[in-house]
Amino acid sequence: KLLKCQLILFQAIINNQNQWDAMLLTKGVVVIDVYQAWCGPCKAVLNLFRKLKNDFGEDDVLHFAVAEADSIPTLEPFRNKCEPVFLFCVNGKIIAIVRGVNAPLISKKITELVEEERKIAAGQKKRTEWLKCYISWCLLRLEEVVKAESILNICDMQDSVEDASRQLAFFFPNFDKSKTGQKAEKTLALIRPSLLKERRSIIKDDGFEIAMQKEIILSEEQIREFYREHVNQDYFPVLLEQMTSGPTLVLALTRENAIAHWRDLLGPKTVEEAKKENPNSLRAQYAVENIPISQLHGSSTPDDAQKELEFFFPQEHTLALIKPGAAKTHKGKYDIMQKVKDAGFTISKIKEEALTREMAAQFYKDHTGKPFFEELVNCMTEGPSVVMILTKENAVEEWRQLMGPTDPKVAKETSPESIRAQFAQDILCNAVHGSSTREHALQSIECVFGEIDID
Ligand SMILES: Nc1ncnc2c1ncn2[C@@H]1O[C@H](COP(=O)(O)OP(=O)(O)OP(=O)(O)O)[C@@H](O)[C@H]1O
Repeated sequence: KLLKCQLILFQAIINNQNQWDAMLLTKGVVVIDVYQAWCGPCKAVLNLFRKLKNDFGEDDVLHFAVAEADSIPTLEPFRNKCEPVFLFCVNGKIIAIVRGVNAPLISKKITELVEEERKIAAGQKKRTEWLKCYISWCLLRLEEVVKAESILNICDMQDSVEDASRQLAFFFPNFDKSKTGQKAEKTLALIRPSLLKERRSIIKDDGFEIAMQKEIILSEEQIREFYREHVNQDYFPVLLEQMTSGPTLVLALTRENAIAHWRDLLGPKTVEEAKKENPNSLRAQYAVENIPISQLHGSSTPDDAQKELEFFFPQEHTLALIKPGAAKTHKGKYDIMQKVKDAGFTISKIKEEALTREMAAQFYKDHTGKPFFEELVNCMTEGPSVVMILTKENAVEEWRQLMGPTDPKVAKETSPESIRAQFAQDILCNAVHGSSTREHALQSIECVFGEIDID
């Protein structure tokens, strides 16, 4: 409540797009703390802001606001982020961004902007911010952080869009690609049993990365399901016999334009056509003698790729929790969430909540009666936890791997990159929790989030 009062006195509260648009009409500099509902505005900068407001308050050039990213469409790029973001708006244009509670940088930026505004007001300087705006928005769209400051400094010296574009191309080589929509794409590739027996390494160094792979023996039922559009074709019995004759290697391949590129490499559909029309194609090169069916598959369209990838690598949800000890500091919390993101998980739901003793006991019901049970429940209820639903293929298992072994001493030895190796205090307060099975995950998700439709 106290914090809320301070905010009302001191920082304008922006909760929707209309309020955001109204804020843009403010003259002078507005420093906006962009926050997400689950974590609330940043308290760590309040004293700094108050001091700066005192220092620069007299000509009404400096203003502060807090804006909730979740409810303002313009701030969409900042949702699901795990660190505070401060935007700097001058005369209705966002011209700079600082990510993280970097007090010296925030202070420097505010001082510079206020001084610049004063010089402009006194006729000592011309306004050059249109170019900064252009670059800043490019940065926001790219969600880039690191070089924002250097670019914004450099752009003071630029005087044309060409200069700015050159700088952008230098710092962000992918910028143009992202504009033309050429981002990484995934396709599904199958290497069928007869070829797999002979040769496993046919994925050449052709710019593909293997995002996921598994070797499985498909059942007749799975093959009928996967190839349901082919079951009435005369070649289907041979295909079925082939596909059930041993393990198949299933790959999710990524690169730009992966679908078309993989299909180009494969060549014509049948072995006969491939040998005749494109003898260098993979299907021609890796044809297996006396087997009319080609040994390689690739998805045909983006829709097919999505369905096929989903078939072999279904998305799974797990419940992950940053325990109170690790959720105590912004840094601990954000560093762990950064690792979650870097590992490719989607955070489908997130909230900060203190578990009740009943919830903690339910989570750990298998440990009831163990000597550490009481202490465990105490540790889990000593403050707010960050509770997340994580979504990824094989999420339950992969989150457990990312957490690492229960005891951080073991984790440091065997999985030094794991979260517990890096963030756990001891075996009891070991930073994170994760469901142990899919079934457990569903129960825990329901216990914390109620009956929800995650997708
Ligand atoms: N010997 C122990 N001494 C103290 N605490 C323990 C001990 N063993 C387990 N714990 C605590 O109980 C929790 C649950 O234990 P479990 O064996 O299920 O570990 P886990 O599956 O690696 O962790 P979690 O279930 O929290 O994801 C551990 O995370 C840890 O906090």
